[in-house]
Amino acid sequence: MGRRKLVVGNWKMNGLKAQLGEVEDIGALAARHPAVEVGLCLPATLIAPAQGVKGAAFIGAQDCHMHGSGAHTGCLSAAMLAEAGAGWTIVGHSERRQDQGETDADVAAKALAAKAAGLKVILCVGESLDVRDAGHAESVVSAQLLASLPEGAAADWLAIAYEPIWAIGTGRIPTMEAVEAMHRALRAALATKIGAEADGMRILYGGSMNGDNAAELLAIGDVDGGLVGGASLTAAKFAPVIAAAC
Ligand SMILES: O=C[C@H](O)COP(=O)(O)O
Repeated sequence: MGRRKLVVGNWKMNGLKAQLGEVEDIGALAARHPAVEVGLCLPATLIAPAQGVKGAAFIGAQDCHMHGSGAHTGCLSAAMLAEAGAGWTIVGHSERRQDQGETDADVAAKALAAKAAGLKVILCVGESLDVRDAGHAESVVSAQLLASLPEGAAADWLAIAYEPIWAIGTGRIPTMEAVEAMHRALRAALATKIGAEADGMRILYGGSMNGDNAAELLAIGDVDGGLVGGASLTAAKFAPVIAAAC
């Protein structure tokens, strides 16, 4: 076991250079909590400017293209993001699966492209409210994870984020029992494909995690960190989430 907690802010389409002070303050928070690996997945435009202020936090991207170069107007390759200073990238966030129609195969290809460029990867999965209400969440999300999992998945470059779609930005979260059951199911699903490597792979929870609920969520055995949206946009809001991971 011995999985180091990983707490990552996803700023989504938020943040201008005026917010670099928050990045600096979060970098300083990361330095004060060395037991936790702290990062910020910023808009691509802030990745390079953040390098001078990131402190002990890593800077990541929110997506990358599955190809290394070519005629893909408006897209960014993993190598471009790495050159700008990203050390990680998210792939397969539900907002991209929905808004850009990304498939499980696309997500797996993006993860491999990121790895080839030297990026570590957070691969997101999660169920809709309909699936949750129908009682199929664990089987559906486990299947989504296995279909999105890249070849050679290993704990030293890949983490999973379980994000129930209905919990993102809504202030609603599953019961602690439901989170525990899902994370246990996902680790078991991973083990069917990567064997003992699954024990070391970090599985984050995401969806309305904040300073009020982080301690309880992060105390669950198979919850190895958080992928945090709204509560990562300022150091003041993010600080209690990071502290809860210690
Ligand atoms: O990637 C982060 C998640 O989508 C969670 O967002 P949220 O914390 O604003 O609910």
